[in-house]
Amino acid sequence: MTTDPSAGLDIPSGADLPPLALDIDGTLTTPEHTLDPRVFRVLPEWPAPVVLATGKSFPYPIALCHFAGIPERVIAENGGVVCVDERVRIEGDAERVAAAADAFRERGGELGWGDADTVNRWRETEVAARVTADEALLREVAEEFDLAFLDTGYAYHLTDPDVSKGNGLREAASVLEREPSSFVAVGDSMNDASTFAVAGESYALANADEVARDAADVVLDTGYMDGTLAVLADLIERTEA
Ligand SMILES: O=C(O)COP(=O)(O)O
Ligand SMILES: [Mg+2]
Repeated sequence: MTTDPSAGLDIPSGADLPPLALDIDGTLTTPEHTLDPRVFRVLPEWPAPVVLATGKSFPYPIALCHFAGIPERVIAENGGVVCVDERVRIEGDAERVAAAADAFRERGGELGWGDADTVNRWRETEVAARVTADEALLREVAEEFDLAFLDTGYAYHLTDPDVSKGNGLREAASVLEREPSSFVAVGDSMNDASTFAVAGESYALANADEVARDAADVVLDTGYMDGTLAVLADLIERTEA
């Protein structure tokens, strides 16, 4: 597999390839948490819809689509926001999440992102805390307000339990007029388990946590974007066979 960011996937013309549901952090990134530059070559080349499914807030995956030159097809905030081809759906009890975040702060908790807090500033449905934040207090508040507590390895999230990336994928698939089971999903964390349950084929990267590993059809022995590219290369090879 190439590490050259300008190298393409070599997709045969007319190849019948599946739509993709791709996580961002740990999946399209390097171990240093930066975007792998091969993303900019590979995502626009893929001949079927690519849905980016992330725990990050809405502007992040939209910006990635914009700068990669692909249609805006995103699941943000772990499913709280779904935006596909001009259709936006906001899900979840944002007021309950905000009340939980207030309670966390009143009890001395700090989300840990500094004054500008660009991690939560544009969030519409959930709240995220830095992994250095008081985990026990976050869990306590999550339980009290009947919220899910997610630890992605990149952040902690307090999320409405009715919201998930998997439910977001169902919505995205319906807008795209595809079966959710026609998607191939790649991810690395517990917030991808619901996507894996909805997609027809699912891959956990070598850097994935236990929950993602248990939920995936296949656990890869390569990590990060190398692993994601290995999945794409295998899908291409299978259409050729
Ligand atoms: O926001 C996070 O905690 C992780 O983001 P991801 O879902 O793109 O991996
Ligand atoms: Mg991830």
